[in-house]
Amino acid sequence: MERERQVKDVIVCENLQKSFETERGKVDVIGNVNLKITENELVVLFGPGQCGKTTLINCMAGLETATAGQVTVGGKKVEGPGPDRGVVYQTTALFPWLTVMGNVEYGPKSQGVPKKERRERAMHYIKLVGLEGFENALPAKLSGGMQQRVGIARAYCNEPVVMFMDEPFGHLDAQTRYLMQEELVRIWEQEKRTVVFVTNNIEEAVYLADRIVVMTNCPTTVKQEFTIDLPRPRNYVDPEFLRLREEISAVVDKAQ
Ligand SMILES: Nc1ncnc2c1ncn2[C@@H]1O[C@H](COP(=O)(O)OP(=O)(O)OP(=O)(O)O)[C@@H](O)[C@H]1O
Repeated sequence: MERERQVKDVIVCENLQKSFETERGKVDVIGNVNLKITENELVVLFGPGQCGKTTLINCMAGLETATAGQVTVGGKKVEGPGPDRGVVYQTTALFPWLTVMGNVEYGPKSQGVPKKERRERAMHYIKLVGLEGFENALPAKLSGGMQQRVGIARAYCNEPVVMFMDEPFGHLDAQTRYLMQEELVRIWEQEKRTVVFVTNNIEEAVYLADRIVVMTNCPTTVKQEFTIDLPRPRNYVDPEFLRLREEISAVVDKAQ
């Protein structure tokens, strides 16, 4: 039976295309993407460097406008950024003059959520990401991993329908990166959200994903999809983990 599931498609890309006009002419970055992402799914977009992954999530987030086709989130056509879509970047653009609390509560504060309610909500997410006790710290006092935790709490605090994560652990040292992968899975399992995560790191992709979407080179399109059924927490040296890693890497190498 086709798609007999209780799940619903939260993000739907239909014949999505994106080109940029540059001084050297038109650059086609997204070829023709058709993709459905279901509620509470953790999808990893994986593909060659510069293939267009960031451009794709920017189109889904409403930070770029599609040249053709469309994206819907929660059934509504994406026509610009909105609080239903949170983004966590590689370098978390925290406000340096605001404390951890100030950064996390920023979204609800700008939407006029009363102080008591937004403080409680922010505190909940600060605890969720493991930063209890650091509410009054300024970002400069925090390590890179802790700053990314603030970025995740800030995105959660807007209570978005979907969260886009664009290589959020790309700048971290290897040990902190492993720790943050574990932490992201713990956070997401505790409070499920629909997550679209971009990475160039195959190990990170297999560790995190419910489904890996392998993209082709630019202009990018979907090359192949892999459902990752391994139980969590995953083990980087489990034979099945290593087999999937090999299999998917081989597809990316031929992802033209
Ligand atoms: N505003 C823009 N104007 C012109 N070209 C752009 C623009 N934004 C992105 N591009 C081009 O689109 C291509 C894909 O870029 P994008 O950052 O989306 O890829 P990526 O897969 O996320 O890259 P990386 O692997 O480095 O993270 C690049 O060649 C880039 O130069």
